[in-house]
Amino acid sequence: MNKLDEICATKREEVRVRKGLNTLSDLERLAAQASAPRGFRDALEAKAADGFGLVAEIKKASPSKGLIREDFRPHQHAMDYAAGGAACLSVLTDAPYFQGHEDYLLEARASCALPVLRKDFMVDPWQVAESRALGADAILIIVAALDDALMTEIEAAALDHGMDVLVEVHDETEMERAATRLTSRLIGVNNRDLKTFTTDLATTERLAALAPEGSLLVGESGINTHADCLRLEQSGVRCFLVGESLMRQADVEAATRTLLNG
Ligand SMILES: O=C(O)c1ccccc1NCC(=O)[C@H](O)[C@H](O)COP(=O)(O)O
Repeated sequence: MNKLDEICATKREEVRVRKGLNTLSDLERLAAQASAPRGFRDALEAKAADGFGLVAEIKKASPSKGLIREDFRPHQHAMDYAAGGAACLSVLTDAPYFQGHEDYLLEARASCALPVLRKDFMVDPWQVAESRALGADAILIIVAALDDALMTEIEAAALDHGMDVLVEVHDETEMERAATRLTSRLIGVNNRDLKTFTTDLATTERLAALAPEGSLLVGESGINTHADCLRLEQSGVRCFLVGESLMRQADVEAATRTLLNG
């Protein structure tokens, strides 16, 4: 079993238990009371029109690297990312593999005006209502993790809630499935191979040209420097999702500014 399959199997079990604690109708009621979604795609597009659009990730740990940041403070990181010029935030909420938590999303979103992606492994439409109830403005669909029917259902639930969907692909087949089965045109190309954990920016370079018409592309993972952003810009990619390289810096605000502006 590869790591993604393992994470998704764990997530399905977690969701089964959580569903017993919160019914869909409870969550729908909370989602209806949540503050209106902040436009995630719009915010990225606006920044990318005049520079680079950054989705800055609040990431404590990962399966590939273990603990990334000891003094983990979502409230402070959110403010630093916003002050440094990020367009949006991504907050990992998965606990078993990323040491994430739903509270980190609540904390980060309350600390700034940026739209927030709930970065988790969506395996059930129930999680979409849960995400909106938490205040998330966007969710992630990992094409490799879902069959066509389920990813379509999860996308429809997110769109019904007024949320944006970041559709993540890693190869040509997944790009084709995203183009033909989904309507969201916010496409993230993950440079990380989830079987080996190696990252290669050439993945974004290779797949960028295959994105469906009207897509806003986001290069994800393994982006460390302004030079990396300039490299991907050559392939028409002006938006980036960056976690580890920013989270490892003492001065997150300055590092964000340097990543974006050189
Ligand atoms: O980060 C990992 O090790 C990882 C392992 C297995 C599945 C997903 C994983 N990461 C999720 C992400 O998408 C990244 O956190 C995100 O793209 C940022 O990547 P990076 O800038 O390299 O931290």
